[in-house]
Amino acid sequence: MTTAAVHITVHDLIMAYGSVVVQRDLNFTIQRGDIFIIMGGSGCGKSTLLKHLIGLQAPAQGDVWYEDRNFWAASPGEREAIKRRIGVLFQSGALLSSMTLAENVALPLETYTTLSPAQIRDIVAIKLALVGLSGFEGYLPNEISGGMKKRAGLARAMALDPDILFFDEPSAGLDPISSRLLDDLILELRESLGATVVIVTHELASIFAIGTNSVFLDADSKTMIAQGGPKHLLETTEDPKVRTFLTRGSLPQD
Ligand SMILES: Nc1ncnc2c1ncn2[C@@H]1O[C@H](COP(=O)(O)OP(=O)(O)OP(=O)(O)O)[C@@H](O)[C@H]1O
Repeated sequence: MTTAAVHITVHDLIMAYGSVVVQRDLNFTIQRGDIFIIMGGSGCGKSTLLKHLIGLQAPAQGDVWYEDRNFWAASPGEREAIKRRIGVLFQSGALLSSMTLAENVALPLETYTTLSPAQIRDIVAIKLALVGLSGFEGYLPNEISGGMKKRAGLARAMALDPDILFFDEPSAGLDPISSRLLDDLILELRESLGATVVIVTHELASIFAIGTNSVFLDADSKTMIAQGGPKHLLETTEDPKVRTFLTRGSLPQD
């Protein structure tokens, strides 16, 4: 069902809350190394799709494959193993406010590994350095800026060396410069770690700057109405909704 380069396959997925269907007939693949954008208007089901991909919500119908493993049909043990390879950065950064940045990043390592405190300290230092926060180990979340919080959240999401990183609205609450810096960091990490990245966002600047592939969810028809590289979509789409979405605000420079 999958080839070597395919990381995630979504097959005939129907998502619902009780009897209310949010999206149906979702079919797409995410390649290893993609920066894959989930886009669409407000309330179309982007966050719900993210929850299906990271194992927080089960499909009403259909499948999510991680390479050749069917996530929702797998045993609890297999599912746990897949989840261990997933890093998630939620919108808020979700740092624990009473813990220092080092303690926040150490938490998944303490919870899921048997590493010694010294080993954990070393890994925490490496992860914070990767996101440009060396020297901030002892700071509390409320002592740093919004952009730094996102980066600290990213360091924590990377603590267990995931091979896929999910971001829910990473630019939310950031000024344009911090948002741009976060995009650069995502690109750098993709290069250096070889990770796959999946991002829910409607920030056009980010979509065009870093997206290599995408899916567009439509709230009215309750299904996907476009997929492909964002720049390619902008040049080729004949769907008025997709075009309106992609040309809203500033156009890409190239
Ligand atoms: N826990 C829930 N129970 C019932 N309905 C829900 C629940 N969460 C979301 N919904 C509904 O499902 C639909 C999709 O919501 P979702 O949050 O996935 O959309 P979204 O595209 O991420 O929206 P936004 O861009 O506004 O964040 C919406 O109509 C929402 O009201």
